[in-house]
Amino acid sequence: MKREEAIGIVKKYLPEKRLQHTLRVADTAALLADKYFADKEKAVLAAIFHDYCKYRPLEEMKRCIIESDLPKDLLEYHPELWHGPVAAVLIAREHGIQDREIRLAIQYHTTGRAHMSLLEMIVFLADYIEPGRNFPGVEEVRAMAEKDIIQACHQASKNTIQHLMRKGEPIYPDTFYAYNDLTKRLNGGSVFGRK
Ligand SMILES: Nc1ncnc2c1ncn2[C@@H]1O[C@H](COP(=O)(O)OP(=O)(O)O)[C@@H](O)[C@H]1O
Repeated sequence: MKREEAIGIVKKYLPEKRLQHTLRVADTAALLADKYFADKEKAVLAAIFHDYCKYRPLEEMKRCIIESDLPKDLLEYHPELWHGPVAAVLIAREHGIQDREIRLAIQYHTTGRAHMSLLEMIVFLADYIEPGRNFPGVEEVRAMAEKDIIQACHQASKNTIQHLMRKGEPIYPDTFYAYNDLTKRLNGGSVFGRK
């Protein structure tokens, strides 16, 4: 599927502000794909669909989680976390997008997870640093994204965990697994710090 066709689809589901965010995520994902030699077409397509289900009725998302292979523990956490996993299922069902890499990048764009692929890291990071974002710490992650995608994703997952802890909110464990895995990758595979 080409960029314009994908935008035409998501347009119907997203308010103008969210569409503009989506287009900035797609542009950021394209830049990161170039920088890190990833498949740019896949990165852009995953970015365009990353918030495809952001405004689906909660009941529909809940049913999708129950009836699909998605992890059921999502239902014990904030519904804000449902739209990525649900989109990974519904883009296949509703638009025939079966590509596993694209679907995983969409599924984990909010939380991250252990052993993220390059494409998954690109969409996770693009959503975090697109130029419209201006929360504390984003500049530091943007600078890291220029040099080292692992370090940038590590910092983003760390920031998200700290942010949620400060607010006293529950944290879906995949973000901890992302943080731990990226810490190991930065330390050359060791759990005990840099060798
Ligand atoms: N592991 C987690 N547990 C709970 N909430 C999380 C987790 N990771 C991210 N969030 C929160 O989920 C919300 C949605 O994030 P995100 O999907 O990145 O936004 P967007 O839909 O704009 O792309 C944010 O408020 C973020 O802090």
